[in-house]
Amino acid sequence: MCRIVIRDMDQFGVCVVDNFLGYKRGMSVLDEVTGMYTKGVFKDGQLVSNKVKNDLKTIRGDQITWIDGKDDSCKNIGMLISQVDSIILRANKMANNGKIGRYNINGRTKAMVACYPGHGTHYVKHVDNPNRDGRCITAIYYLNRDWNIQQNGGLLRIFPEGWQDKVADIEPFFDRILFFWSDRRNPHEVQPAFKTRYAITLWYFDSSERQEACRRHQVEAQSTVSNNASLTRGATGDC
Ligand SMILES: Cc1cc(NC(=O)CCC(=O)O)nc(C)c1Br
Ligand SMILES: [Fe+3]
Repeated sequence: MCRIVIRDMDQFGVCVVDNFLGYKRGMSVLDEVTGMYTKGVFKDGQLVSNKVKNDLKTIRGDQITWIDGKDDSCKNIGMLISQVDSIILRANKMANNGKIGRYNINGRTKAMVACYPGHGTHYVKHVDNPNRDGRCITAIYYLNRDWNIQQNGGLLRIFPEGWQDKVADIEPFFDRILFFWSDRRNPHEVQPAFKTRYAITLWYFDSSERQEACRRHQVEAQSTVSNNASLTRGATGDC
């Protein structure tokens, strides 16, 4: 499995793996997430950037919550996280001299559980890590059973740099996991979704880029009030 991830990330910068956990374990994660949603744990998605038109609502319709997967109420999300960790860390060791791409991965954010309520909510085209905040790989696990793109929308479209005008269209199918480089190589958008759409995202840190970002962050924090609108809470991890 992690050979596939290394090969696809080296070749395309994007990798899709289906049947990642298998039906039973996939369903245990979905049940945990839908349980959280009905309990109203999710809050309105935060802004990704602050250059918005006067109507802030149009920027993103997803609702999110951050989970570390350690407590008992989300032990299945915790199981998913440890599965992804082991793939990434094995790939990190196995790739050429212990690096996947040019990265040495030594940490990650918490898991961000996102839900698009499905009233035509979308996510504007963006880059996850445009300014070297340390995040190098985005991993997204999808939980949507019987998803039909024509009726339900919610396609993730990636515009990989260097693919000319070709795009990567990813359907958010149940038990599918997607990896892609988090930086400017992979601008992406979520097209309007017309059915509740769940995804769990993890961002993995490259040790040196992260260290550099934290150093810069401390300098900034000393000189000005640090404007963390551009860095989503939880994605920053702890510097
Ligand atoms: C909070 C946050 C969410 C996302 N999500 C997606 O790009 C959607 C992926 C999908 O659900 O297919 N991206 C960023 C840069 C931030 Br920050
Ligand atoms: Fe994104």
